[in-house]
Amino acid sequence: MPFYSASVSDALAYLLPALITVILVHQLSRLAKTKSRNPLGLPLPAGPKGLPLLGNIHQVPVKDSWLKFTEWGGIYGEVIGLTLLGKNVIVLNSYKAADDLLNKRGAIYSGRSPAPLMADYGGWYYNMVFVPMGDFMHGQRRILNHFFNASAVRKYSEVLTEKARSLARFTYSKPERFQGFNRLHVTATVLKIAYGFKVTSEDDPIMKEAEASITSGSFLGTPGTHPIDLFPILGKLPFWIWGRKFADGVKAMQQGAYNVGLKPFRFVKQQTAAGVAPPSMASELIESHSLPDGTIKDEEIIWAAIAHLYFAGSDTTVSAVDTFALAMMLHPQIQRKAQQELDDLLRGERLPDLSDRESLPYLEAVLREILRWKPVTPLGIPHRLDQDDIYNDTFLPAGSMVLYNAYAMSFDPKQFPDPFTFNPDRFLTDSQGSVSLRADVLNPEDIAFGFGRRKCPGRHLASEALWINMATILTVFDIRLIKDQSGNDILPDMDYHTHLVSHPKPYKGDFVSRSSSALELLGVLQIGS
Ligand code: HEM
Repeated sequence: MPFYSASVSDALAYLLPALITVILVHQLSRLAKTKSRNPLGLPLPAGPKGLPLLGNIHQVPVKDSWLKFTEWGGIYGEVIGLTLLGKNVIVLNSYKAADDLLNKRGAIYSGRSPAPLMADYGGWYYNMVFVPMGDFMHGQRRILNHFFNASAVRKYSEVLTEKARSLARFTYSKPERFQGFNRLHVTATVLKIAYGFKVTSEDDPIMKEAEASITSGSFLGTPGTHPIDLFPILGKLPFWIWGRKFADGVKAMQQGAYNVGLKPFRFVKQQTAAGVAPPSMASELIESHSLPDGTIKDEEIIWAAIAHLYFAGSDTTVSAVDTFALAMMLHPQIQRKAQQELDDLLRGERLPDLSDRESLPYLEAVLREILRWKPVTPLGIPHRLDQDDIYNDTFLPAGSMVLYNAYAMSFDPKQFPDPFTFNPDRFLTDSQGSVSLRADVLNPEDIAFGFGRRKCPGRHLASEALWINMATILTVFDIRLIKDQSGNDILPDMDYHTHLVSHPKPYKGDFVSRSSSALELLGVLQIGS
């Protein structure tokens, strides 16, 4: 439970009658408007029957709601209609429905639902999770696409490879700390690309501050469900009416939004003015957008776009690399097959680099299976429908929140037979001994990175980062389960915890070096030692 619950209940004693009246009026006027916009009287998409006023809110579990949506998908179909406290919510349970609506009708399905508490009052208005269609969104996406499109990401190959090797070196020194080292290295990578920062330790104040910032809003529970989100005018009241902790939480959220947004950008601006800024996305944009009067053109769009590298790019990539480590320790035969493919190519003479990617179809299939098997964002990021629409003879009202159930799509047995089995071979075909990727099987990257005009602009960078980490770790180590004192395998807890991004609980693996030549290449063992 979010910690504001107790104080909320006090405040609600006063506010409840007013809230109920406002919900009622809101629902009646919504019903009247919807009727006039839907002259054919088409039904809304089918869904479970809810309660008056509350709608389905009591039926949607706080934990792992995608499982319930998947179950409802089996009853009501691939598109489900719900209402949550008067708000229309559409859940897309199949890839086909998401492709038809979010991709093919992207012009009207690419909004974001407002979340006034976090975005307006909490200072996170620049986060693309909340930015609606318009100039601010397009400006940020233009910058991110310029830096991270499929060919532009090649210029980051060196830093990605260097960081993957550093992760392997850290892991060699303390294998039991792989999970923490993974987070350190992914964060170090994105902060270097974004601002040119050098982060080398988990205790680095930048790491601590960035982590505190990213979790600063988690005390709110599900974004968009606080009474202030439903009735933004309530945010004008002093925050202490929701309790002291809540008021402090909002302050921390505002500080967090500044710490990972404007603050690092201002630092690089000073460095650039002093002529000491290391190369980075920030310094490049500051130089190219500086105007003769000393200001920076589109400054807010620029610092907002850069900030996404950390808070959209690190937690997500960390999750995928963790899933890779867990999948390998649980599936040693698959691990061996991927290592064999790498060994055949590298012959113990060198470590992998990103130019090897196309030559290793089995490893590519493992990467796809990792993104499918443990979706990083099981419900993606909600889209918003900006205009009324009709789909499969149902009426989809403008303003609906559109959730796509990436979990249901990833475990759809029609797309991926035997979906609960970790099986990279599902993506491969073998023709006379030559293995290649099947074109007729959906690539899970087309689910994992979202849809349409909001599709993840960092997907090429993320995919390259995941791949080079996988290839390097597999070349250097066997990843094994750790054992208890009696020699039995200790199985990791595979029940992930999810806020927006899904993560495994703390786990440990045994990373055993495979050969002295790999260690020599890594630089942790001197030749002859
Ligand atoms: C494995 C790693 C990653 C995964 C699984 C992932 C996944 C996603 C998903 C599902 C969305 C929502 C798409 C939608 O609304 O349809 C998204 C949006 C976004 N991602 Fe990623 N992402 C990853 C890494 C990155 C990286 C490295 C960056 C850095 C550039 C990044 C930047 C963004 C941004 C800025 C958005 C918001 C786009 C918008 O609203 O228009 N992501 N990502």
